[in-house]
Amino acid sequence: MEKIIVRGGQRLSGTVQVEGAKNAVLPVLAATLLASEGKSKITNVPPLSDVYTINQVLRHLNTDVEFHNDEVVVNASRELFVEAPFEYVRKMRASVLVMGSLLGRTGKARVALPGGCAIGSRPIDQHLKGFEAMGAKVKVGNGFIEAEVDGRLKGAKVYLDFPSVGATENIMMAAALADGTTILENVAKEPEIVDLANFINKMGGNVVGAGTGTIRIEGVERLYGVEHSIIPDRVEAGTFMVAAAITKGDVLVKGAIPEHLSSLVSKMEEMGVTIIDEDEGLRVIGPDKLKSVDIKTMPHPGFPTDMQSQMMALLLAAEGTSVLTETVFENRFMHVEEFRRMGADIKIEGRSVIMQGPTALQGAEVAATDLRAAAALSIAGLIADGYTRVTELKHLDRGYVNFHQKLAGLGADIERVKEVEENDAAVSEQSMLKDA
Ligand SMILES: CC(=O)N[C@H]1[C@@H](OP(=O)(O)OP(=O)(O)OC[C@H]2O[C@@H](n3ccc(=O)[nH]c3=O)[C@H](O)[C@@H]2O)O[C@H](CO)[C@@H](O)[C@@H]1O
Ligand SMILES: C=C(OP(=O)(O)O)C(=O)O
Repeated sequence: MEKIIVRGGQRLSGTVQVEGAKNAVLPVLAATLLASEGKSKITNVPPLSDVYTINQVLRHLNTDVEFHNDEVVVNASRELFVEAPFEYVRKMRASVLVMGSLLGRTGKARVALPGGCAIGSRPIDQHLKGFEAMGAKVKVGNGFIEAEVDGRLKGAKVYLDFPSVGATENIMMAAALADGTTILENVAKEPEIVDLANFINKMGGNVVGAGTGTIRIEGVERLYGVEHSIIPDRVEAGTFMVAAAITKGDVLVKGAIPEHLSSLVSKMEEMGVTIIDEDEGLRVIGPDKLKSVDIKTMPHPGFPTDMQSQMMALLLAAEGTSVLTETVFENRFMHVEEFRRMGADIKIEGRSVIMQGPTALQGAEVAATDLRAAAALSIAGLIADGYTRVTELKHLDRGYVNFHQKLAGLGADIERVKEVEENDAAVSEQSMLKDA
């Protein structure tokens, strides 16, 4: 088992480069299944465990997938198999995103039921509602969801009860090869939706309105492999912005796109953080004193739930009372218990947490409860007194590339060690204490 060990007290400075977005590359790779001719070349791909998992899913579906440097080349021109088994879906819920492409391309998809995860029950009823509206028969049984249509899916009007990111993407992929026009209403507006629509359009598809509340998809008969570069990861960018601010640092987050980060930028500015829009990205300068604010997570362009736990770390350092409300997932406060282990005074009231700051955080052993919590706890460790040890790093590796090296490059006192090396770290800590 590996853990991150971080010693608080260093001010971050310098430049950090943002990778391609996890939440854009996963649907785009799922959409490569739509191409029955030619190869898709996807660039700016981050080497995350989730990317390796989706590549495995694609290979299992009878495609050829090569991943070198930051490029994934997919050849999906052979006849596809249609089943995504539990071994993959269990590792990564986003495996369910192959369902729309498979259904559009072959008329059939069988995907293991994703089940819940640490942040909530996460049903996929809205995805299935879309497939059914397009004529698919959906059956759930024996741990699988099976969707099938006689011939081609038919374009339909679909209204989502909630602007679900995954449902918008899955239905958009299915509709790309459907017969006729699909009008999708109350859809998600995230930048990753726009990236997927751009990819489908390059492949020969006809998607209009991505990034707004209504998307219109004119189905085509065939799509072709093309080259596409993934947008920068706004959540990774936001994570480093928070790390810079909490340490009173001065960091240029290269690749951060201001329009993708407007809610975070506004809230951080309200807290007293200086954010400068530079040619290469966003420069973040932390103030001596952070001000408390209230935040509510919402679908884009609202404040992203994927930044909630990192923001919790920042609010703990702010003066006064802050209220942080989670409206997107019903159970995304598992990290609160871990922050409490670091001395945080946090009350949970329903879907909100109330924090009284500034908290003098203490280093402690804490477990990452999901990928963003892994980052948030490490960030809290940057200002905690003494050593913070963050375990369960399999979550971190789903969403961050070289996380500790990037922070170390900015001046953080941080390392990642295997359990066996922990003793050595403990010995050096002891000798440091003795020397002090
Ligand atoms: C791979 C990926 O892109 N993951 C992101 C995606 O997840 P994901 O696509 O799973 O998130 P959704 O937008 O679908 O889910 C949001 C909410 O809607 C609910 N829901 C969703 C679908 C459905 O059919 N029925 C239903 O009730 C979910 O349980 C959740 O409470 O968007 C989330 C919300 O921005 C982000 O936190 C995730 O990082
Ligand atoms: C919740 C997240 O991702 P996923 O939907 O892949 O679990 C996330 O990226 O924070």
